[in-house]
Amino acid sequence: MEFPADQPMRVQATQEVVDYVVASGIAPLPAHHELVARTEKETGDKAGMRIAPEQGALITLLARTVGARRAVEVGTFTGYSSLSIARALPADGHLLCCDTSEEWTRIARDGWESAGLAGLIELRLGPALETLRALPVEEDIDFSFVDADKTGYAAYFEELVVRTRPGGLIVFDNVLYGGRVLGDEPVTGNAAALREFNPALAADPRVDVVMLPLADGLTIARKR
Ligand SMILES: C[S@@+](CC[C@H](N)C(=O)[O-])C[C@H]1O[C@@H](n2cnc3c(N)ncnc32)[C@H](O)[C@@H]1O
Repeated sequence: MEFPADQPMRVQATQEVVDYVVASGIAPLPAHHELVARTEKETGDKAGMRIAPEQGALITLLARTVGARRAVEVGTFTGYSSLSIARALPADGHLLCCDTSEEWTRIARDGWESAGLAGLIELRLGPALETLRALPVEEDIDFSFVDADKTGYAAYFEELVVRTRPGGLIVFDNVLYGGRVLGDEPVTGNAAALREFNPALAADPRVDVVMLPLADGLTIARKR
C-alpha cells in the first residue's frame, strides 16, 4: 500500500480491510450472528439487504453518543440494524420499528428476544410513511435510521426532521446505491430518487450532513 504524495490516503474497502475494520470496532452481539445465519437460510437472495456489521457498530456508537432514549427505524427486515440501535438504549428507552413484512420481521422479533431487548422495541407493520405521519409532531426523537424504499427517503426525512430534537440524528443507508447515484447515465426508481435526495439533504438548512462511503454509503444528518 503506497501513500500518495498529492492527496489524502484512502484505503480501498477490500474484504480483508472490512474484516479488520469489523474486528477493530464494537463487536456484534451473539443475537446478531444468530439472525445473520437465519437470514441467509430463510431469505435467500434477499439476505444482502441487511446492513453491514461495520455500519451496525457505527449506529450503536452514534445512538450512544447522542444519549438516544427515543429512536425510530424505517426498514427493519430481519433485525440487524434494530439490534444495533436497541443495544444502545437505556432501560427506559424505546425503538419504534417500521416495516411491511410480517415474514421478515418474525426473524427480527426472535433476535430481539434472544438479545433480551424485546421490551424496548415496538414493531408497527404497514407503510412506514403512514406510521410516521401518525406520530405526534413533537421534537422528541433522538435517533432515526432509514433503510426502506429509497423512493421514500425524502418523505421519511420530512416526517422525521420535524419530530427530531435539535442535536438528534437521522441516518440514511444505501445513499451511494452501488455507485449508481454518480455520473449522468439515466437512472430510474431508487437510484433516481437518491440522486435527487442526496444533494437536497446536503443543502437543507435544517441539518448538518456528512456522507460516508461505508458499505453502500451512509449519510448522517444532525438536526440544527
Ligand atoms: C434494506 S431492508 C432493511 C434492512 C435492515 N435495516 C437490516 O439491517 O436488516 C428494507 C426493508 O424495508 C421494508 N420496506 C420497504 N418498503 C417499505 C415501506 N413503504 N414501509 C415500511 N417498510 C418498507 C422492507 O420490507 C424491508 O424489510
